Amino acid sequence: MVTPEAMVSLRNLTVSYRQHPALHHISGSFAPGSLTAVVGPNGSGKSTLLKSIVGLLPIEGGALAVAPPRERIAYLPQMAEIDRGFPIDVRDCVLLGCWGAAGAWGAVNRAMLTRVDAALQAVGLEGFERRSIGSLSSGQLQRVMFARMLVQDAELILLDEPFNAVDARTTAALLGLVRQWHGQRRTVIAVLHDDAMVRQHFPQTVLLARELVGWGATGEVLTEPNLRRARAMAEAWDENAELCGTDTAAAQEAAA
Ligand SMILES: Nc1ncnc2c1ncn2[C@@H]1O[C@H](COP(=O)(O)OP(=O)(O)OP(=O)(O)O)[C@@H](O)[C@H]1O
Repeated sequence: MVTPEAMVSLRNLTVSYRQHPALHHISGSFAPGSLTAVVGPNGSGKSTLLKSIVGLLPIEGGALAVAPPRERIAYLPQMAEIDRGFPIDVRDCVLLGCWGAAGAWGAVNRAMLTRVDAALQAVGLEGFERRSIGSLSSGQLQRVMFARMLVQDAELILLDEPFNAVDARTTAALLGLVRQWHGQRRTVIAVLHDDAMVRQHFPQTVLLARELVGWGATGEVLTEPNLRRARAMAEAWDENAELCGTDTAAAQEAAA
């Protein structure tokens, strides 16, 4: 399956933590230039999906194909996972977005610094260059992370709950950047909890409850019956469920 024209393709994807599946038999694809929300109840595998795409988790079964190389993928983890104690200032943090262009030992050039300044201006953080990231509010830190993605110039952008703990004004500003990326034909996948925002701004939706409940046009996926079904599936899920027979057989076959 893994269709050549897809930015990301999943075929029967299963991902587990210590043999307990967090994503179970998911199939579908993200088209280049698509703007997709990933929604579902708590614990339904949304973050696991993004981490799998970015290569942070091994896959248990099925196939996952990601078209761009790692340096063309921008990944924004949940804010709680960002180490705010790391001793780095705003400018250097944004400059890290250039690592794909500079390489591990590459020198920082003037063009990169100009891009960093332009990105900080775009997110409304001029004057914050020398502030340590630990001294920022949640909304300011999220603006820094978006500035970093602006300089990264990624083809595929993965955002995990990007508007959590962010006020309405900052959310509107950052949503503007998401729309800009979409206009530039970048592929954006965002984990979100706000159904109204998804309906208004995200044309495509993936609805998860560890298994796939729906994937397609937002108006067709975010229906009341689908949302009820996702809630019921999440409530009925056994946290300690083992892999199903098909997965176990496939894993044994792969190991043989
Ligand atoms: N590192 C881990 N070790 C063990 N289990 C994990 C780990 N990370 C996630 N899980 C489990 O995998 C399941 C899916 O988690 P995931 O974080 O992907 O859900 P989510 O839909 O993003 O949830 P939320 O909306 O609460 O952020 C949950 O049952 C969770 O407890």
